[in-house]
Amino acid sequence: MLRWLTAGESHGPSLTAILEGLPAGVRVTSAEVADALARRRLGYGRGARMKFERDEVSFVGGVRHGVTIGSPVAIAIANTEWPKWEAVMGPDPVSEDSLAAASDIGAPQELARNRPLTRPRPGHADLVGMQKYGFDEARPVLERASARETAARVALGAVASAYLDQAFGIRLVSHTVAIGEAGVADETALPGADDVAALDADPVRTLDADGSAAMVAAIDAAKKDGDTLGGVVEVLAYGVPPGLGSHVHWDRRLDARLAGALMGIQAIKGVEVGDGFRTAARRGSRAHDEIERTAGVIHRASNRAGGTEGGMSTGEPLRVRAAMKPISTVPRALRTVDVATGEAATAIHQRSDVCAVPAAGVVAEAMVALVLADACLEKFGGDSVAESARNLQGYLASIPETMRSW
Ligand SMILES: Cc1cc2nc3c(=O)[nH]c(=O)nc-3n(C[C@H](O)[C@H](O)[C@H](O)COP(=O)(O)O)c2cc1C
Ligand SMILES: C=C(O[C@@H]1CC(C(=O)O)=C[C@@H](OP(=O)(O)O)[C@H]1O)C(=O)O
Repeated sequence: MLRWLTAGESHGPSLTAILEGLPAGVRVTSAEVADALARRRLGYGRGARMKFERDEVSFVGGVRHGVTIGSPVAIAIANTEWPKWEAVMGPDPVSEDSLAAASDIGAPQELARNRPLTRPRPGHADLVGMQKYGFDEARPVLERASARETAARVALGAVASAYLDQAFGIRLVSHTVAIGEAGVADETALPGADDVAALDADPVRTLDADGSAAMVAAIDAAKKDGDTLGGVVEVLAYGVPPGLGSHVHWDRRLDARLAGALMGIQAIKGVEVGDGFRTAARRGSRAHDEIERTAGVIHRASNRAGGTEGGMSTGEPLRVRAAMKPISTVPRALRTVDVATGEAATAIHQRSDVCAVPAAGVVAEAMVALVLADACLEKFGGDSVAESARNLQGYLASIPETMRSW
């Protein structure tokens, strides 16, 4: 069983991420994790903070000389903006005076740092978080609700991906399918696992040049109008063996676990496995994947199901989508109430992303990697990469020839 946890606030000293249960022998370096974090920062439409915030990553447990040793893998990602925020977000009690002194910063949005945030932003955790946790301002809520936390997940996902590749030959890729109403053409070929660099080189992380131009234009138009956009990302996993997850119980289903993990990303409001909602509009004769055996190998004539049947991986490429709502902090500020006075107000607006869909794709890829690594460990076990790999080979060899899809 693989467990993972993250801790840390958006403007705290650092994010901390822990991955427990990972076998020994996974080759991974902090430079590789830093590369994964750099991918998350790519993508057209992100805001000012991405320009000056750097992700300073280090392993603080579980890795020796570039190889995991079986103990919990712990990663720290320092927030380089921390010195500016120390008075506002420090763990020790502070006097009103030192808080007031911290206001001398300069940039307008920074001045709001030590003012009580009493105008909750629609679409954020602000209001309900204040109600639930007993705060009279939103700062303690928004700091953890912020998607800054996704940097920690991407770091963990990079480690999980290294395990998947080295033990089982599973490789992942993610791309942007739509931003607002602009999207990739239906006939666009799916990206392969080797297309990561090409995707990352595109402003919205897609292989469809026309789609990319349309999506960039949509972001430009929204920005010009003081508005924000959401969209849809897709994650593909290649080389997944059949039999991860199980049909026997709801919480063991691989599709359910993937959906939960994707829905657990900030601002994700819908998940599709395979053709998902599009399948609902089809007749059964056009909705399923017929099974054939050619040249001695079983395969499916199509992959509308997206690589799972009965809650188990089928051995076909895994394909899942996640729909992200538009960024909640809309520059053309939305209506709210100042909870200090009870009066109508407009929401606090600091700097913000116009669109973070391309980044969400990288986060979604990390979550899929973590779920697959957990499901692989459940099926194959192993305290080392070599043992996991042997167990996979033993399982595949046990499947009769007439049932083999490889
Ligand atoms: C990668 C990423 C970046 C985000 N950046 C912002 C942002 O700059 N401003 C903002 O208001 N919301 C941003 N969000 C979304 C908010 O975190 C999200 O809307 C908020 O958590 C409330 O959504 P929820 O109801 O799904 O939790 C981002 C989300 C992701 C995944
Ligand atoms: C810092 C990151 O994303 C942040 C996510 C975020 C939000 O509200 O979710 C709001 C913005 O932060 P700030 O309010 O400080 O400008 C983004 O920059 C990051 O992805 O590393």
